Amino acid sequence: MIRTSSIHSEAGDPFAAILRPPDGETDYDRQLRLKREAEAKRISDSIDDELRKDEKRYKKRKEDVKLLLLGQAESGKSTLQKQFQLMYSPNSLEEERLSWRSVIYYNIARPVRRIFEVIDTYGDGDSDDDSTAEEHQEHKGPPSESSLSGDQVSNSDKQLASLRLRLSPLLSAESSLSDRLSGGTPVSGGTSKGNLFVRSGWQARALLKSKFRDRSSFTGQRSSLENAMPRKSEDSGMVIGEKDQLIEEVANILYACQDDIKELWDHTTVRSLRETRKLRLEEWAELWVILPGQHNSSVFSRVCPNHSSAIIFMAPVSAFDQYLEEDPRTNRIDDSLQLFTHICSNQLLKNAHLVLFLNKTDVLLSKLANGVNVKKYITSYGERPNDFDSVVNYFRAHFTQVHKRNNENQRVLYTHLTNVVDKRATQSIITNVRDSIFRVYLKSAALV
Ligand SMILES: Nc1nc2c(ncn2[C@@H]2O[C@H](COP(=O)(O)OP(=O)(O)OP(=O)(O)O)[C@@H](O)[C@H]2O)c(=O)[nH]1
Repeated sequence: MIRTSSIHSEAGDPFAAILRPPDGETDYDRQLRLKREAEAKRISDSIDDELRKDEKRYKKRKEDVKLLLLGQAESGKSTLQKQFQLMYSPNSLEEERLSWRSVIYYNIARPVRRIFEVIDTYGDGDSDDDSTAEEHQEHKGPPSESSLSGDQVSNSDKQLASLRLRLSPLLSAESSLSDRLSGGTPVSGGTSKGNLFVRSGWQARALLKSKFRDRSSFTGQRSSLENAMPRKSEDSGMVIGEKDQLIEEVANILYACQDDIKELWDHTTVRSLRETRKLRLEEWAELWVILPGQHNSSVFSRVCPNHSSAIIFMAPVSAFDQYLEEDPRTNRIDDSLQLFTHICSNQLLKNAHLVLFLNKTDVLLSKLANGVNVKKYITSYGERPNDFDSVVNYFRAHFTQVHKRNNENQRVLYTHLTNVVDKRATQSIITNVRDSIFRVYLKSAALV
């Protein structure tokens, strides 16, 4: 930028005239001018410094490798992502841990609501109403109130009414938690169990909300605790570790309600419903976290990777005896192969480094050890031996074939047999994958 010291002395320099001290400059004016010039130089130097840093950042960004984890549902993407986090960014897992409190609390509050819903259904005395299929699937008659005397029934009703009242804060909390986890999207039950389906990014959202201090607690009011805190504008960040008001309130409610929850669980009516298997709480407590569109080719048409991208495609080889929930005629291995075909042939991804994880090999091993026969599900497997090596080689050959048929760029396919639950083995594979990616880029850089 501007170099004041040398310019003064250079004859013919257009800046020299501008920067020359004015005629008759007093000592005081000279001091001011020198101060201004020093300040201008300081600013100029700091701009130069920023530009140099920007250049470095830009270069580094160009060297970064973007990694895409792709594969059908339940193939192990999230598990592998956790292994990456454990290896390269363990702090991010610690931050994420906080967000799991919402999930755990939701999984406690949700079944309480469901118990009351089922009680209401049977309380109507109409077993053929239009309540959920699951509740009626195994219904063999009304619960035991029918066998109780009138007094007992009214006592039981009173107890339940009182419990409902005492547990009402927890029921409100459940709605707030559900709101938070679904990002305000109404809960759309994928099944009659009423599971909450959460879009990807819920953890970030949960963290963000807690960071920006959730003003809308489930009571709908600012708590005294919150009122006592100085308000911050929405764009001011919050330090992690600052208390999440909603979560703290739910924790208090759960603590206060613990005996009522136990009482509800042990109540004659609820026990009877449990015994007749109408209340399968272990299923209701499940909260599912999904990546939207994971089974949709748009998931990869949205990404526009540059030359420095790598794809890890996860194919669960243990899934040979499973079928898609949304299409029970499609074998999951077959589905995985179709997805892999799309990825190999996708023009946007054609320059990405390609790595295939034949995952869940431990599950495959145990299925084979338990005598599950591959040819029963994959007829083309024929009379090949039903052992691990033969099965894995058979599946690997199919994936390799798909890759060969869709490989106009002559890229290499790196294949690994994985069990991504196994931390040590997976981390060694990750290192291996990282090295192979860098080898390829170094090679292509040398060629360029
Ligand atoms: N035994 C075993 N379990 C695995 C392996 N990989 C994943 N799992 C389990 O399989 C289930 C699904 O794994 P996720 O990592 O959630 O799969 P995902 O691909 O992210 O699933 P979606 O979110 O549905 O797309 C989890 O219960 C994992 O613990 C593996 O190699 N071996």
